Amino acid sequence: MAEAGLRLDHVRINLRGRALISLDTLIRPGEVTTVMGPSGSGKSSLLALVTGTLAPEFETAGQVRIDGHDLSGLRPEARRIGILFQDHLLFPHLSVGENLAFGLHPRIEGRAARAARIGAALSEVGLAGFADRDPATLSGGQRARVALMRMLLSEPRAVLLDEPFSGLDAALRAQIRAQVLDHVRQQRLPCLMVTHDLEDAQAAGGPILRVG
Ligand SMILES: Nc1ncnc2c1ncn2[C@@H]1O[C@H](COP(=O)(O)OP(=O)(O)OP(=O)(O)O)[C@@H](O)[C@H]1O
Repeated sequence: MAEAGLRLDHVRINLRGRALISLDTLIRPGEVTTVMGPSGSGKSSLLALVTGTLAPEFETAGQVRIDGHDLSGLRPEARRIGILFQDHLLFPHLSVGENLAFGLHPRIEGRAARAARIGAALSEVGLAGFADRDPATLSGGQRARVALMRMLLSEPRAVLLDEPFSGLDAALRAQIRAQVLDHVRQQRLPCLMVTHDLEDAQAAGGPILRVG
């Protein structure tokens, strides 16, 4: 049977002959592994390797697999990796609902079914009735929740977190972090988180890998 989870199999990333990252690990479904390290140590590059968007000047070795399937031949959009960033990256010219529709898996067909799924996703994070809002009118925490649901609606096979809680104040940070981690665990998604914050790493409850 194929190994379940996100496998970084002897992954190495070098830049112009300089070793950046070297990792060998398995992240099981529902588990969050945290990567910590100084600025410039290659953490974002590691995430880019997983999503298939690493710039060609990086030299890489090893394999990334999800549930036993090697990702190397797949285009970024075919990899089905969900990612959350610090600045949430909602499309500013689209409403909240349209942002969520963008994430929604194409398997869900029909205007009514899609609207219902979006409404349910908003309710799940306490944002019922927000579909027509302009993202610019939301608070940081509300934007983070919309970004979380947009990511989950795409039905990813694995989740990457790139400092997604950094822009939030302490109380909100803990709340959003708990919400994101709960969803990842409930949906049994393997999750790789990059953070500078030890509290994030501890809250994740999984292995902490130090790089750099
Ligand atoms: N597109 C690129 N082309 C060339 N070099 C790059 C590119 N992107 C990043 N780098 C370099 O690669 C190295 C690793 O960068 P990376 O962003 O992965 O580090 P990081 O650990 O995520 O840093 P931070 O914590 O500051 O976000 C740095 O030296 C950076 O300058």
